[in-house]
Amino acid sequence: MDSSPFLRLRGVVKTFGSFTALDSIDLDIAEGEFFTIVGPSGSGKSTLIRLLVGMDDLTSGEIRLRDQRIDDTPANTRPTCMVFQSLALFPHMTVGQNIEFPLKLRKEPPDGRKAKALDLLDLLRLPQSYYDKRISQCSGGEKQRVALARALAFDPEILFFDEPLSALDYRLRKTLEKELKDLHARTGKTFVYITHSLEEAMVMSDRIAIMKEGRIEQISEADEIYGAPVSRFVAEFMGEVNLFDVRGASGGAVSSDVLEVNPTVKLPNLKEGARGLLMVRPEYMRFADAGDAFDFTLTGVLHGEYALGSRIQYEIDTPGGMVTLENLREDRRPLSEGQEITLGFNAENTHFIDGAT
Ligand SMILES: Nc1ncnc2c1ncn2[C@@H]1O[C@H](COP(=O)(O)OP(=O)(O)OP(=O)(O)O)[C@@H](O)[C@H]1O
Repeated sequence: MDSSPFLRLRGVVKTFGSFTALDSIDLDIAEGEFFTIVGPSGSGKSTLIRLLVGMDDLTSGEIRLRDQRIDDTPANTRPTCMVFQSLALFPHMTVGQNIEFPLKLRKEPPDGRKAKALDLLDLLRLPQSYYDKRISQCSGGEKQRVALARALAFDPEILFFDEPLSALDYRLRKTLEKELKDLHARTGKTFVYITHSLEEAMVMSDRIAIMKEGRIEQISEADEIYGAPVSRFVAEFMGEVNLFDVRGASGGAVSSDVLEVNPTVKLPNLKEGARGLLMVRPEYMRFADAGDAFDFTLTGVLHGEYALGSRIQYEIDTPGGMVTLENLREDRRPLSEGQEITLGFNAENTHFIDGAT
């Protein structure tokens, strides 16, 4: 991956009347990157994509592609392309005619067009016999693949995706997530993707930006954003999480009103007097049995048990709030609601969020 700035946003602002939908966005996306923007509804994801593809004007700021300003270039001459959530295929045409549409616009000769369309069918792992099939006879997943083939026929510098999988059922979505990641690797194109779904973002992306109220809260690789969120918002957005108020005591020691802390435990980035949240994901929370030694323990009562396919989630009501522990199904325990339970976890599986409350 080339790390020089490929797509660069500086101070991008978008207002609608007195409402600020995007508030001074700075962003660098590298060439060939799979970059995903996640955030709750209304955080500004679609607005940002609309500015990037030229469907809407910036209020202020600039967008550069290979150091050239593109924010005042009309959408149809930007070297980009978008895969719409609603597909926007021509239903009365064949698969081949749909894929060839951009090539026809570019006035490529028919033989060359067909050869390219067949190559794109191969790339998207659709049988070449689909060339003559009508769009209306394709399944939802096949239509998505045709839409992607057509987008690739534009040969864009960047492909933008606005929640392309959100309308599909779970199994198909899971298949297409992997196919998209694979397609990204095979084409080497820059993919900019927006989604509500943390899981989708985690499976596919090189880096993820989390948006909140028109601002970017954190940009990092998926693992880091999951394991080392900068705020309560990011921690909670990136899946189930347990958060405990802690304070820094002398020499990196940890002080807490709700956790029993092994006095020898030190957190390297916890300064004396600092306050914040100690995060531990449910998969690192353990049942503390007699004789077990943990850096942190707390006791509560079992509130509920939930089967999540291959995993089991337990909710335990503790003085520090509801705590979630996740086990593999094979490690399921015979527990009953209301039973007293001691939980434990270790410092190496925690992350301290400085200043967060
Ligand atoms: N044309 C518009 N006029 C006024 N407000 C708008 C307009 N477009 C978007 N907004 C507002 O800007 C904010 C961001 O909207 P946007 O569609 O970018 O959010 P989003 O993160 O994509 O949400 P979702 O996930 O629900 O699609 C919202 O509060 C929305 O109501």
